[in-house]
Amino acid sequence: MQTLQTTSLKITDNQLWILDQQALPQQKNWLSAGNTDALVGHIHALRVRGAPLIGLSASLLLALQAEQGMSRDDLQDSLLTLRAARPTAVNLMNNLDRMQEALAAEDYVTALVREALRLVDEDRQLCDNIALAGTPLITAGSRILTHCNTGGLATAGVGTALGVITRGWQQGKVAHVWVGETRPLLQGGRLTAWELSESGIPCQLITDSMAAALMADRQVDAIWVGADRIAANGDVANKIGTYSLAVLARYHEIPFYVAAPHTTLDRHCPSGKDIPIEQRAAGEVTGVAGSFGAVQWAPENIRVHNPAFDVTPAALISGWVLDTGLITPEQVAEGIFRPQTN
Ligand SMILES: CSC[C@H]1O[C@H](OP(=O)(O)O)[C@H](O)[C@@H]1O
Repeated sequence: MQTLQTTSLKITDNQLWILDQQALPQQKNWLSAGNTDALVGHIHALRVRGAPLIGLSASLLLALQAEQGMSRDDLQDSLLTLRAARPTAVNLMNNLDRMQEALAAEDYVTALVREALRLVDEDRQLCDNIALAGTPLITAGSRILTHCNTGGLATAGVGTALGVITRGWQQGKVAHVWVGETRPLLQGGRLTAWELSESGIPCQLITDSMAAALMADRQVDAIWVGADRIAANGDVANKIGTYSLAVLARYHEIPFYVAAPHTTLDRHCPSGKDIPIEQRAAGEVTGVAGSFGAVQWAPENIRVHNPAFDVTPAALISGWVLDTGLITPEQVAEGIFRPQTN
């Protein structure tokens, strides 16, 4: 397969490499994702993370495995194993549905490689189109709060919500970005803070608990977040903490936008109640672990609740900014996200 490079994925010498997002920003370690179990391990540990990127990494590995002579049956097993790596972000399932179709082709090797590369190119273009749709919604001088990480690290392109913010800054419309650190895995404090700093975009890091006071002090003009799955009624699953920001935004009358590619839509998921929410290990909450080692602050054997995502009801969302354009609450209420009846 041709060499390929995104911010956090690359293919060289027919090998898939991933940028370890758990080690960033202190260390920029490229790790091999040479087989199904290795990639599943990287995805589950969030060394590979971000709804679009998870789907792209799985698709690229399958294509490489096909090129390297893996049998159709073993490719099918690999696809099913990859599909179960994380349950919430629907991009993984949607991408692998496309790869499943390619696997059915007579020349499935060519079909898998072609589809995996198409998905990467498509995601790059979707990110650009999301930014095109989103930047007109940014008023000049905006101070924008964002949560988790939705930049180039999480996609094949400029990002989703952070792509809108980045392009809005390039257009001179973003005055400041408030970066929610995003406990427990700190995607905001580590990854978004790094991406914005690298871009020279003015920002300040805050703890998640500081967001309410900033809004009360009228320091936030808009909130932009990503999505892991958008249900047919417009409910959105996103990183834990998103729902509380949406409630605060409504109370403080601050616009709350969700930015995502259409590949994050799940038209067959009736509502947020039907979205599977990934439950994660206690150790992520009782302490912290990274390339520096590990520290635990909570008592031994304390019981922990650690859902990786929450659901924001459509009623709290000002707009869904997709690659196809801005979708309004009225359009969602009319069923624009429901299954298309031809
Ligand atoms: C464009 S990434 C979308 C989404 O994925 C992140 O979750 P995770 O870091 O667990 O992969 C976060 O919810 C982002 O908003």
